[in-house]
This record gives sequence, C-alpha cells and structure tokens, in this order.
Amino acid sequence: MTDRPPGRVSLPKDRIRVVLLEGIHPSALDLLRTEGYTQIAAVPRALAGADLVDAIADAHFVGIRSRTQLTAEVLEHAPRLVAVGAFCIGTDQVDLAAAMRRGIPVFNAPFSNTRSVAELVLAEIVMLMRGIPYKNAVLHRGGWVKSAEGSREVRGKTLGIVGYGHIGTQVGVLAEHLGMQVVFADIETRLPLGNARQLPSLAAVLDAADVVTLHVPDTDATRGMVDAAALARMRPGSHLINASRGKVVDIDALAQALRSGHVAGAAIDVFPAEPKGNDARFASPLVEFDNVLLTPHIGGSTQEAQENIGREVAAKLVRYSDNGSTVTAVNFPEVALPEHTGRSRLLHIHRNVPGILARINERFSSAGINIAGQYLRTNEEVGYVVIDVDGTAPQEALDHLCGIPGTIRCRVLY
Ligand SMILES: NC(=O)C1=CN([C@@H]2O[C@H](COP(=O)(O)OP(=O)(O)OC[C@H]3O[C@@H](n4cnc5c(N)ncnc54)[C@H](O)[C@@H]3O)[C@@H](O)[C@H]2O)C=CC1
Ligand SMILES: O=C(O)C(=O)COP(=O)(O)O
Repeated sequence: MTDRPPGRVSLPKDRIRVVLLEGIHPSALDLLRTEGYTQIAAVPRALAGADLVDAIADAHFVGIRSRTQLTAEVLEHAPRLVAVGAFCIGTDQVDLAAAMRRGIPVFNAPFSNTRSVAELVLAEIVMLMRGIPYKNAVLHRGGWVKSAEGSREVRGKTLGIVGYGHIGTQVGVLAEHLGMQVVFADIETRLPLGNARQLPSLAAVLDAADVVTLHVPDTDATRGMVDAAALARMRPGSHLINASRGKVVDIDALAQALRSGHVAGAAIDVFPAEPKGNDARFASPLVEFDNVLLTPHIGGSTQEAQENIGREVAAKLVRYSDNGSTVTAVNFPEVALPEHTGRSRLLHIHRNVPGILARINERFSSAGINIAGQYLRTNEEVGYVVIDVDGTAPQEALDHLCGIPGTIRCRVLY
C-alpha cells in the first residue's frame, strides 16, 4: 500500500498504522492482528478537534463509530489515510465526497446491528403503550401508581414506521408477531413484508399510527422531519420512538408536545448533540419528562452486533489494503477483484476526466508491459482502475502511471 499520495511504495503490513476510535470491539483488533497488522492504536472514546487530528495524522487506516466527525478539514490533516472504516451503519459523520476526492474509500457495516435496534424498538413499543417509563420513575421516588389508566395492549394497535429499510422492515415483522397493524412511509416504493402497508406520505402515517418509529438515515430531507407540525399531526395520546439520528426530531418541539400531553410518551436513543464519551455530561430538554425513555445511543450496542461489526469492517479494510477491492464502499466506485498471486497489482485512483485510461494503456504499451487483467469503475468524479501485470511491475511503469495528470493516488500490491 502507499505511504504518501500519490506515492507508489508498498508498505509491509507491520508499518501500516491503524487507529481505531470509539471503543471498537476487540474482534476488529483480533482480525487485523491475525492478518499481520501490528501497529494498531485503539482509543476507547470519540475524539474531536486537535486531539482527533493528532491521533490520525500518521494513520493509514482509521476506524470510527457514529460520533467521530471526519470533516473535509480533518481529512486534510491525515495525508496518509488510505481508507476509513465506519464500524456502524450511519456514515453521515464522514464527509464522504471529500474522502472520495482524496481517493479514500469509506466502508461500513450495513446490516450487523439492525436486529439489535429492532429488538430494542419492539421492547420500547410495549413499554410506552403501558406507560412504564412514568410508573418506573414514580416507584424509584417511593411512589405507587397501580392503575390501568393510559395503559394499552399493543395487540390491534397501529405501528407507523418511517423509513422501511433494514431496520424498519424487521421492526414491522416483529410488531406483527405481537398482533400490531403495520403501516409505513418511505421515499422509495418498498416491498411490504407480512401484512404491512405502504402509505403515500409521512402525514398519512402520522394520521394512522398509535406509535411512530423513525428509521431513516440523516439526510437533508430527514433533518427536522419530525417538527412541531409533524408532532401536531400525530394522533392525540400517541407515542414517538427515535433510534435513527438525533437531528431527525426537533427536540424542543417534542418537549412542547409532551408538555401539552398531545404526545403521551417517547423513547429517544439519539440526540442532536451527544456526549463524546461516558465521562461527559448529557443534557437535553427531555430529561424532565418521566414519560420519556432515554437511552444513550445504544440501539446497536449489543455484544453480538459489536463483535460482528468489528470483524466485518476490519475484513473490508484488510481486503482493500491487501487486494484493492472496493466492493461495498459507500462513497467510491466499487471494483471487485480476483486474487493476484504471482502478479503485481497496480491501483490507480484518478479524477474522472476523458482519456485517462487511454493514457495509462499507452504508457504500459510503450514500456512493453503486458497487462494481464484490467478492472475499471468510475463515478461522476473519480475513476478507479486496477491493472494486473505478470511478475514484478517495473519501476518505470509505476513512475509513468503515478505521473499521469489527474492522478489522485496510486499504489502497487506485490
Ligand atoms: N440507534 C442506533 O444505535 C442505530 C441507528 N441507526 C440509524 O438508523 C438508520 C436506518 O438504518 P437502516 O434501516 O439500516 O437503513 P436503510 O438504509 O436500510 O433504511 C433507511 C430507509 O429510509 C428510507 N428513507 C430515506 N430517506 C427518507 C425520507 N426522507 N423519508 C422516508 N424514508 C426515507 C430509505 O429509502 C430506506 O428504505 C441508519 O441510517 C442510522 O442512522 C442504525 C443502527 C444503529
Ligand atoms: O450504526 C449506526 O449508525 C449507529 O447509530 C450505531 O452507532 P454506534 O456504533 O453505536 O456509535
């Protein structure tokens, strides 16, 4: 792999520096060590500002979870960075376009914690419908509220799911097992599982649901999606669950809707601003409400999910480092590659301008190098071409390749 862009030197694995932040599961370290990577720094918390910049300044691979903000500016300070692993689903914390333009693919774990989130949400539906957060709080203070008032079975009630993707679908299937009717809204037409029904809009779901649960990514369209108007549209006495991203819900508007009693209860796992670690303080307008179940962004935090994510994302980083494959990268042309035993593999990331491939081929041809395999994928801005040559690639070919105008990065795997 490359030491510096647009370098061309393969580093031995024991010189490749990996920095894992936010308490990524040890399964990631185990896999990296088994694969021969020895320079691994593991930090148990999220870092920001100068601490983050210092921590990743010399890193070739960085692993993060949902809190570390890899902005364009932060990426600029990590000149050796080859790839980023987001050991979670959401990648809104990374400036994906800036990473792409710097030739840095970003990998995530799109499935491994989805069941954990769905199970938590299922439990919260029952807890909210029974008024348990309030009753629990009262008993902790020495009170006693043995009453059926405001307590409902979930059977026969309507669950509204906003964002019917990997998590939303699982929540829907589990809720049907409890006898709930499931309706959902999604910007795409989705195959309804079981007896679920897709409704034409968010408003239609809010009109229909006794419990609304949010499972959308953080995007321009979803930020602030559940605002005062949306909350007013919810049925009186209904409940809201958010285990997606904090900015999807206007927290002040939610506090107001809870105060007025229009919304009977809520379970909130994600917040517009979250503490960086377990030693930092949590503050929210929601702390005053006994009928709100607050959890510290742990929807995906189970042993099963974290162990699987650790292995899954570490394996993607290793595959990119050792083989060049960008399959499943979230911001990058996806190139699937065979093994390259007995061959040199040249990886070339370039700006997607006309004529680059022709130039590459010209240079190889004039240097008399036979191309044994060539793989190319492009998107609107960047291209990624991988060239296998028999034996060891001559230095001259590498010099030519890395010198082609438009090159963002190039490296060779022997
Ligand atoms: N609390 C936690 O610990 C966790 C939170 N998450 C969050 O949950 C989100 C959802 O995860 P998955 O279900 O795996 O994602 P997914 O990508 O499988 O599903 C998201 C769904 O939302 C839909 N969608 C996007 N924009 C929409 C809009 N404006 N209106 C309606 N629907 C829209 C998409 O079409 C898709 O069907 C993640 O992006 C992540 O932010 C994920 C895992 C753990
Ligand atoms: O997977 C996600 O998107 C999550 O929100 C989970 O984030 P975490 O790894 O728990 O910081």
